[in-house]
Amino acid sequence: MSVKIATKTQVETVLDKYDTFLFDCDGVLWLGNHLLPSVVETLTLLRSHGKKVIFVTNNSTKSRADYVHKFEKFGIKASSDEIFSSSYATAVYVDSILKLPKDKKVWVLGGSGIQDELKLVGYESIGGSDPTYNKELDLDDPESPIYHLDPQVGAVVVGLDTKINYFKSAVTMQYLNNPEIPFLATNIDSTYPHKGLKLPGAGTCVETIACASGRKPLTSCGKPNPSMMDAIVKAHKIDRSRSIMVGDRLNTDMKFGREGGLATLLVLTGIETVQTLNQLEKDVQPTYYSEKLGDLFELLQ
Ligand SMILES: O=C(O)[C@H](O)[C@H](O)COP(=O)(O)O
Ligand SMILES: [Mg+2]
Repeated sequence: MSVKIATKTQVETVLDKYDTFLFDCDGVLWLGNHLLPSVVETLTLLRSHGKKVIFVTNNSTKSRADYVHKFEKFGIKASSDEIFSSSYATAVYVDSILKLPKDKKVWVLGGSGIQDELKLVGYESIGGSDPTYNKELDLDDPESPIYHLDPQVGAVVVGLDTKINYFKSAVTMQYLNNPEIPFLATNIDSTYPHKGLKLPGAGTCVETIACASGRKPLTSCGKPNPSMMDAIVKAHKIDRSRSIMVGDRLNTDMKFGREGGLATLLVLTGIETVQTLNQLEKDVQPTYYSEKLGDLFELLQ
């Protein structure tokens, strides 16, 4: 049974037991441009207790550098090496696991974050945030990119694209008609939390393409992929038994933490509710839950 963090003593126990705190972002720290209550205070408190804080987000629309700016705007100090985004995880996968030759390009259905991270590891990408594709597919135009696929494309990456349309989906599908071209997903979240709303997540873009192409992604690079956890553990030399993953989603954040050997804390400011928590089998329940992350700070006062 998950323990609800509702007292000062429970917060003190959490502070005693864990040295490293991994934070999901959407639905834990913020909802879009709205910072959640007492988040800055909680992060400051953890840092003042000498805790290591790491941010792990499946939102691929931004690069790590974009996230540093977003944190800054909220008055939170975070460095690039403390941030692990699915955009970064995907670029690392293309480079280190897929070992795509550097003269190959990547077709992206997703945001500029993926393209920026790919560029940092040496890949040119096309599609993505290119405004050429923000219009209807014109099959009567012989110059349409749908008739002029780039022969240098060697991989397709699909992530959250808030400007997804038929044109981009159709071009993505043409590349995937070639079985030699690997299909990667940044992440598979079905929904995205935003101030009282649940919106379609990256998984819906991935499923659109999977349905049309009849192919499944080779892998999804973000949470709960254990490679992302291995990369974090290696980069920060963390002790899994003294680390805790804080998130708002069961099938990404909580699974990622639990299967990675970390304790888990579910917050109810994003996707999940007490009802979804109560439906869980005992062995997959988070270690703790709380109404919001900021309770860690507020309960200590
Ligand atoms: O659809 C997506 O990409 C996700 O819902 C979303 O952005 C997840 O971000 P996280 O909660 O991991 O910060
Ligand atoms: Mg989240």
